[in-house]
Amino acid sequence: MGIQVQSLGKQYGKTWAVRDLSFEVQPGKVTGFLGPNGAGKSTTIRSIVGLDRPTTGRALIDGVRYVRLRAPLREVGTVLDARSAHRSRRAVDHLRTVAATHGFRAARIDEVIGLTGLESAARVRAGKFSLGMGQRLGIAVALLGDPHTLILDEPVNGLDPDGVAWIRGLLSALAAEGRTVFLSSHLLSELALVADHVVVIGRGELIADAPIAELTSDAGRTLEEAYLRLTRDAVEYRGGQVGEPQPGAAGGSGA
Ligand SMILES: Nc1ncnc2c1ncn2[C@@H]1O[C@H](COP(=O)(O)OP(=O)(O)OP(=O)(O)O)[C@@H](O)[C@H]1O
Repeated sequence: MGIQVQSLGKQYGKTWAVRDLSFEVQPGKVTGFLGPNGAGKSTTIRSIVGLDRPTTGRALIDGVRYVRLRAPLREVGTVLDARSAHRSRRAVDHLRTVAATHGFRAARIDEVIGLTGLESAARVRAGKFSLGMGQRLGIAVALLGDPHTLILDEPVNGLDPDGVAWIRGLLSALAAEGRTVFLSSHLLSELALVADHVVVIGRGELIADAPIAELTSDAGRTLEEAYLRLTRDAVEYRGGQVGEPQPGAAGGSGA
């Protein structure tokens, strides 16, 4: 079923961070979520995982609101902040704590350490981790509950080339198992290597929802070139300031 974002709107004061946004994230694929700074990506992701209450519309995961999920970590793995582990805690102890508090089997800890290549860093305190190692630990936590859906905010950020190759293999394998994999990124060349499909938003509205191959097929354009053209066209078309309230503006379509 995947993720369904349906006419989602979120207003902060007079500003619509996201406005009438609709799209679906399909299971079995890696979907990238793109947009300029302030486009509304974090607001959308927070709404999907129940951290923000939408002003209008709704976001569903496999047909259910996140807050209604009975065992959220078994259904949805999220990495919203790669530095969320307690700095003085060793990686393996962080994983043990999460596993114990959520009733995950202890053997799963070694499995996720293996999946994320953290074997040699498992006994290192999280405060000594590089950003890339923090990403791996965040993903290890997200995978503990063996969830059907993964939502990752900027997971490629901080990864070295080996790390990018690793995450590409991991996310493709998870998608090939039929899981839904949704990740935001500003790193377009890395995202082009990792994702099959992209959703692009600007000013809180949908700009594109298409396979990467479709966006880049035109005269061998790179994802970066396609993205710049899409976001520039959207700005020229709509005019106005980012985040400016435009209650009558056309909503996202074409999901
Ligand atoms: N808690 C909040 N209170 C007020 N305004 C907010 C809040 N959160 C986000 N906004 C505003 O909503 C808009 C969208 O922000 P959001 O963080 O969702 O964008 P983003 O696409 O994730 O940006 P970035 O790429 O910079 O992380 C911005 O104009 C932002 O200033």
